[in-house]
Amino acid sequence: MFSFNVSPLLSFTPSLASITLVLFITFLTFKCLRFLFSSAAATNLHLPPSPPKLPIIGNLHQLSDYPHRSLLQALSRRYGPLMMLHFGSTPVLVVSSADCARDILKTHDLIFSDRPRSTLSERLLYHRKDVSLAPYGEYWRQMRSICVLQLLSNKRVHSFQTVREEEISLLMDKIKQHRSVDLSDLFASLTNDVICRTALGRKYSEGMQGEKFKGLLADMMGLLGIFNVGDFIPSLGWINKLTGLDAKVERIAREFDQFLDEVVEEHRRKMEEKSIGGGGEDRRDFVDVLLDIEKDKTVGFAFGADSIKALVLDIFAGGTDTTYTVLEWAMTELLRQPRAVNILQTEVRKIANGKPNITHADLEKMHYLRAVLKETLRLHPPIPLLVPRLSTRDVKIQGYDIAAGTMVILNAWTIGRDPRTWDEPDKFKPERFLNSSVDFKGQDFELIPFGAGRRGCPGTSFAMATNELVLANLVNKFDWALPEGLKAEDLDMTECTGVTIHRKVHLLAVATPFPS
Ligand code: HEM
Repeated sequence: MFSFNVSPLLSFTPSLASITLVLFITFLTFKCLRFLFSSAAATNLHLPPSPPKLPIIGNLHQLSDYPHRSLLQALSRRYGPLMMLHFGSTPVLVVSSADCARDILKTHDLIFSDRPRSTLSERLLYHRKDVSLAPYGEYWRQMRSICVLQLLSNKRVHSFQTVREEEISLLMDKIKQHRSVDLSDLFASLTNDVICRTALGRKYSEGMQGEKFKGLLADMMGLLGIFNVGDFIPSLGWINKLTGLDAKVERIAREFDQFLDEVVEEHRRKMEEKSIGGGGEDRRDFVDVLLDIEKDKTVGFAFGADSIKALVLDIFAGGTDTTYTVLEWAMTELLRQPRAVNILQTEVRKIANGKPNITHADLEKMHYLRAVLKETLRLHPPIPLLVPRLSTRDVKIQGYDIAAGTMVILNAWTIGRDPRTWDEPDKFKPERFLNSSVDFKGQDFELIPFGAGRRGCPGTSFAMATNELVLANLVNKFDWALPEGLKAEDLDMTECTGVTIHRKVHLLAVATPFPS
C-alpha cells in the first residue's frame, strides 16, 4: 500500500537544493492552480453543442459541396438550432431557427455586424474597400449610406423603370422569336444587362468586349464562391500558390480593375463634355452618382477611385446571379405545377386586362405573384448560408456563451424549411403567403433570404422590382410547357455548388404566345 513519510520534511534545514525544491513546488502549485481555475472557468462557460472535431482541421472534413442542405441541416437536426463548429481553429456558430436568427440579427445585431476576413475575396474587392466585406465601422457606415440613400433608394429604383421595361420587352421579343428557349441563359443576360445599364450606363453584352466582360464576371463569381482553406488553416495557405489559384485571383482582379478604370474614365470624359452632370438627375447611372460624391469635398471620409470601383463590383457580385436565380427557380417550380401557373396567369391577365405592358401600379395588385416569389425565396434562397457575420464581443445567446471573434453562419435554407414554422415545408405552396403578413424585408426571421438588420441586403427592392416585372410579363404574354417528352416529375432539380445556388442544368421551356 502506498504511504507518505513526512519525517524528512520535518527535519528540514535550508540549503541551495532545498530552496530550489521549494521554488519548484511553488511553481508547480501555481501552475496546477492556474490550470484548475482556467478549467473551472472553461467549464463554467456554457457553449452550444458541437459535433466532435479533429485536430488542426476541426470540422472542415464534414463540409460537403452542398453544406446548406446535407451537412448543416443534418447536423443541426442532431445538435440543435445553435451549433458550434470549428473551421480549423476558428469557432463557427451555425444558426438554424427563426428564433435564434432573431437573437443574432435583431436583439444583438450590433455585436454581429462585422464580417470575417476572406483573403481571396478581399483581393478581388479592393481590400475591403467595398460595402459587403468592409469591417464594421465608420468607413462601412458611410459606404452603406451611399448605397442605401443614393444608389438603391426606392426613388432611384423607380427611376430605372424604363430600363427594366425596355430590357424585358427585348426578352419577350426573343422568346416570341424562338419559342423553345433556354430560360437560364435569358434570365442571366437580362439581369446582367439591367445592372450594366443602371450601374455603368450601357450594356456590355455584345461583341468581343461583351464576351470578355461576361467571362470576367463569371470568373469573379466563381472565385468569390471558393472555400479558402488557407483562411482557417494558415499553414496550408501555400496550396493556393501551388494550384495556381493565387495567380488566377491576381489576374482577374487586375483585369477587372483595368475594365473599371476604362468605365470610370469614359464617365469622367462625358461629364466634362457635358460640363458637370448633365442629362438630368433621373438618367444618371451609378458611376455618375459616385463620381459626383467623389468631387464633393464635404464628404467626410476617404472616398476615392478604389471605393467607386469596389462599390460597383459589389453591385455586380451581389445583384446579378442572385436576381436571376430567383427567376430560374420560380419558373422551375411553376413548370412543375400547372395549377399554380393557372392561378398566377388568371390573376395577372385579369389585372393586365389586355394591355401589352404591365405597369408598376398593376404589380401592386398582384398578390399571388408576390406569393409565388416569396415561396420561391423560401425554398430556394439564392445565397442559402447568407453572408457570414463575425461577433465583436462576448455575448450570451439563448443561454450559450459566444466569444468575440466567432464566425456566424445563418442557414436561411434550413430556416425556410423548418417544420415548426411551416406546414408541408418542402412543398411549393404560394397560397401559404396569401393571408399572411410574413415578408422577406428583414422583420420576419422565418424568411430571411436577404438577411436582416444593419447588414441586411440593401438591394432587395432593386432585385424584386426586376423579378416581379419579368415574371408578370412571362405569364401574361405566354403559356408555358416543358420541352416535348419531359414530365414535370422528371425535371432535374439539382443545384449547382458555390455561394449563389442556381440550377445545375439550364432550364429549357417552350413558350406559346398569348393570345395566340
Ligand atoms: C434576389 C436577390 C438578392 C439576394 C437574395 C441578396 C442577398 C443578400 C444577402 C443574404 C446579404 C447579406 C445580408 C446580411 O448579412 O444580413 C446581402 C448583402 C448585400 N447585398 Fe444583396 N441580395 C440580392 C440582390 C442584391 C442587389 C440587386 C444588390 C445591388 C444592386 C445587392 C447588394 C448587396 C450589398 C452591397 C450587400 C452588402 C451589405 C452590407 O454588408 O452592408 N444585393 N445580399
